[in-house]
Amino acid sequence: MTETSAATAGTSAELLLDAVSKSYGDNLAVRSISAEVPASKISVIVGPSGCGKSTLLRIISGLDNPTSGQVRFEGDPVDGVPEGLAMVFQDYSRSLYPWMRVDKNVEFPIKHLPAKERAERVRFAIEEVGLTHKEKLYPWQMSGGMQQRVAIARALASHPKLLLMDEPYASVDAQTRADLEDLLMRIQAELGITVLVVTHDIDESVYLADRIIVLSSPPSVVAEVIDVDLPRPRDHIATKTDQRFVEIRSHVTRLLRSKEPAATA
Ligand SMILES: Nc1ncnc2c1ncn2[C@@H]1O[C@H](COP(=O)(O)OP(=O)(O)OP(=O)(O)O)[C@@H](O)[C@H]1O
Repeated sequence: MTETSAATAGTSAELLLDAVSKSYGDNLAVRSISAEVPASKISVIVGPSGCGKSTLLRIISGLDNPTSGQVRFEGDPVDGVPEGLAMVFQDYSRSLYPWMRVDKNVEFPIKHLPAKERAERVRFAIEEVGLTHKEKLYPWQMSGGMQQRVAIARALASHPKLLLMDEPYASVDAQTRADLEDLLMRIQAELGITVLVVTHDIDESVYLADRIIVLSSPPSVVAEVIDVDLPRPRDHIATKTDQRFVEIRSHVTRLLRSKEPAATA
């Protein structure tokens, strides 16, 4: 494990959070968050409930503005939803259209493209998530895990450079969650996408991440940035019994349980 100090400007980070703060009235939700999300890696934001993880994702995706500070994506300030960004949410039942079959749901965000390219992207994305031959089902005919695969396929169809995922597996059972974690790592390795996942699950953060950004309790700051040096490909049994995994998980757990105020980044 390498502990990295919070972000400094002028690096090759895909995404840069520079002293991002957000207040809702008198409620200071996040306080001066600085961090780098490296290109073509999986980064995970982990933190206790209410520490501002979803708030940060909304700011990163351009759906909300910081009260102060700045987000830069590929060097440019984010002031609206950037080109090349896709999002997957926890609640697949609300992100998929129940009246559309799988292929139409996946195609929806790329409707502006020519028909041939659309068809090719839909086919590829559905194959990537292992749903070939399920194209003509409706979401309500599928399990929760399958629906979340559809949501991931829809994100992939837009050929994102940056994939943001907000608690993507919080609504599925443990086995499905494990399968979807492996699916994400395989896709990321194949396509080289930059992925940023928000979770409150410590095991998941260590298992998935090249980099973990640990947030403190509110008003949140970056408690620590941890570069995870576990080898890839990872495996639920071998990786999770690796002494390094256990060490990093314990370290993150201690950080999240600490009542000490974290140093301002
Ligand atoms: N639109 C909003 N208006 C007012 N306050 C908000 C809004 N969104 C978030 N907050 C407040 O900001 C703080 C952080 O909320 P946020 O949902 O970002 O945390 P979180 O870490 O994602 O929480 P959880 O893990 O429980 O989902 C909370 O105090 C919340 O009440």
